[in-house]
Amino acid sequence: MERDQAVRARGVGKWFGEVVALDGVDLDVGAGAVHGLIGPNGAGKTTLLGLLLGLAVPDRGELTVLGVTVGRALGVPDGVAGFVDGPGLYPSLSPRRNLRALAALRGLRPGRRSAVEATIDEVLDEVGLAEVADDPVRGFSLGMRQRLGLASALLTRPRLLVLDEPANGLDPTGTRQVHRTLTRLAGQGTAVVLSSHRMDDLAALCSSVTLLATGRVVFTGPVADLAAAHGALDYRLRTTDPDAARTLAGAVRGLVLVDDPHRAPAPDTLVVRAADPALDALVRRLVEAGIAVRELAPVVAPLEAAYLALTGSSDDHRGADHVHDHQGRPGDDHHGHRDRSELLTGQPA
Ligand SMILES: Nc1ncnc2c1ncn2[C@@H]1O[C@H](COP(=O)(O)OP(=O)(O)OP(=O)(O)O)[C@@H](O)[C@H]1O
Repeated sequence: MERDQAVRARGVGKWFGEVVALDGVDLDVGAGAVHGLIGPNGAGKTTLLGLLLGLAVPDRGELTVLGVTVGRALGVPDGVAGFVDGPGLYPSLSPRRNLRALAALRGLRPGRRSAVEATIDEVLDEVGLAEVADDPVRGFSLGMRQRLGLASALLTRPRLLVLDEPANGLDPTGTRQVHRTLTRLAGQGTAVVLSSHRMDDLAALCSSVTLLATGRVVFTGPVADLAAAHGALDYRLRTTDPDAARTLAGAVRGLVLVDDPHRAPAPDTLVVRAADPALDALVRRLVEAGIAVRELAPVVAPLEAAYLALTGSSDDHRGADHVHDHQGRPGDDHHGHRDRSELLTGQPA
């Protein structure tokens, strides 16, 4: 394992009775990376995060966290902090007293009281809760609890931060604040592994992602590679002359006009299905014909389109290798998944 690698998983399996939650998962996260876990409900994201936090141990495979191989004993590895299934908080206590209790549990208190108090002030300020530091947590919104959960995780200045859906319940201001915090930490060398169902969040925050489906890795790599994994997308095209645009579009090789009234919300808008080269050709022709382009935008964002295609949840499954909707079992071969993973990452996932 390289010195600056925070997580290395090879062939990790985890099952609960008959249910296979993780099946042969490989994962690499470097220091300073923000790595997103995505996948449909039940894909195994929380289970994997739980293994990183030492809440459970793998039934199969190898897992190394911050250079230490995870054995059979439970327990948060040194330098790791975070939460799954929402942060654990004492509702009757204020954020400040929650953090004091946590600091005491983590052995931060003796002889260093003022330093601990300063750190508590710092992390509360970091997540934007300084003004409500002494109010009871009971009255807090979901987003405020999430932010307090992040503050708790920051208390020990972790080298690996593990967060299960940290953006859950956050308003746009809270989301930006959390993004800023995580980006700053990553800049200082902290590795962050988080799960999210929000593609916009992932695109804005993560350097790399792993897409899980029924416990298996369907894609792993840079976010841009996932977004590019889906060649032809549907684009909304709004011009000053839709009839002429339609005629020109019909003559471009590699471009398909999609006549779906549900996808063309206005009379001046066409929907075309194409990859970049055909789109470039269309725009050139429009400009040469004196037609102005008012909008050219994907109907579904590229990252979301790739996700839908790879998990087999796209409406039309265009370009997708369908991911079988069944629980994997150790020993199943799942050739469909493997082939797709090899295609996308250049190596078996
Ligand atoms: N403690 C448990 N006991 C039994 N089954 C479990 C347990 N924890 C997880 N599972 C099962 O393991 C699978 C993976 O669950 P997991 O919570 O990791 O998925 P997830 O990707 O986090 O889903 P979501 O997006 O809904 O949070 C599911 O089939 C789930 O029902």
